[in-house]
Amino acid sequence: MAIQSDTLAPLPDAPRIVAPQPASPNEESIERALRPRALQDYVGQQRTREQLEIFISAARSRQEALDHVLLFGPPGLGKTTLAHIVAHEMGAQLRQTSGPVLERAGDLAAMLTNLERNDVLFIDEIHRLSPVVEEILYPAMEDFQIDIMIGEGPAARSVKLDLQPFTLVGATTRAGMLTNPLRDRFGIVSRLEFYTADELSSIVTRSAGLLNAQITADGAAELARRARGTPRIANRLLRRVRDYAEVKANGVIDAQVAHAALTMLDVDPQGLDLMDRKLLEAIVHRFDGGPVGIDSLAAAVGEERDTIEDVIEPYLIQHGYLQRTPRGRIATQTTWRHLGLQPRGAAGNPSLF
Ligand SMILES: Nc1ncnc2c1ncn2[C@@H]1O[C@H](COP(=O)(O)OP(=O)(O)OP(=O)(O)O)[C@@H](O)[C@H]1O
Ligand SMILES: [Mg+2]
Repeated sequence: MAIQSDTLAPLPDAPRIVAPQPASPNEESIERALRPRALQDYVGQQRTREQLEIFISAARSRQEALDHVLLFGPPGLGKTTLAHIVAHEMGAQLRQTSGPVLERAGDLAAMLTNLERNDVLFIDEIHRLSPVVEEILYPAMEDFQIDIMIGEGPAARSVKLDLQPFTLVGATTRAGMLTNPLRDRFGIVSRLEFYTADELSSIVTRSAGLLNAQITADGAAELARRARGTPRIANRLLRRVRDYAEVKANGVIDAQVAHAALTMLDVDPQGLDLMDRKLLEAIVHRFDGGPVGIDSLAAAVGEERDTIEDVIEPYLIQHGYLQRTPRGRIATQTTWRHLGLQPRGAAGNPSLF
């Protein structure tokens, strides 16, 4: 497969190679192929894995449905993957839907009444359920029952229906947006964490095996370092670097090939891309390191304010490149150094470092 030369200069609206969201439906189907199916192949997230191992094996030996599971954490860390694994480990079927898709109470009622004993119902983006749909979920989760209205007007009456025992697995990137009554009904609540470079290395190595790509340990480590703690990004970088290795090298991804390919893709050794650097450079060069208000910054780099706040900033803040203060954004000393500059204080004084 050839590398397109236009990857050298990304189009303004080209999806970012380090975006944590899936880039396209095509990528989603590749992801499905790379998903581990068993809990023991799920790398990292040790606490979550240990908990699930115990609860799943207990539920299985009692032949009961597993308690409801809430998974939260940033995009691309493996929530959907884990939902599938739960069903697989329980030897149950997985039924999948999502908050925004369930528009009417009847949509959810239909899914619930079709569940078989101990099935897993996976609701993605569960923070986006409408209140009427959520109401149906409460008794369903608690007592495996739903109340549905039959008929209209004065003749309408409410009927209770029994459901098969089931496990609800809910996933959300925004745990804070869940209502308390909903959150309280989950017996198992797990927060997924960003992955370490070592964990990402083993994910990349495993994926390379599945994709029939040859990768050295150094090559995997190089990719892992730049993947922003996120398996989805690691797998995406792997696919692009594999193309490069096939065309420009002998097909083997070693550290050098990985480095050359990622440099071509403008992903630097810390995993920052052009957009990240543009933002950091604007703060340093145009606002003397800050503080600068988000709106001025948005105007300076020509991005929507929301894009900056939701997509670009979180990783930069988390990794100490940027501080968000009431007076505005400030570039940290890490940023100055990253851009090859002598760190300076926000006021423009030469620092002691
Ligand atoms: N622990 C893991 N071990 C191996 N591969 C993983 C792991 N977690 C995630 N992946 C891989 O990363 C990709 C993205 O994972 P997944 O779709 O489960 O993320 P998500 O948390 O559901 O993201 P979103 O919030 O966008 O729905 C999948 O292809 C999966 O193979
Ligand atoms: Mg998902």
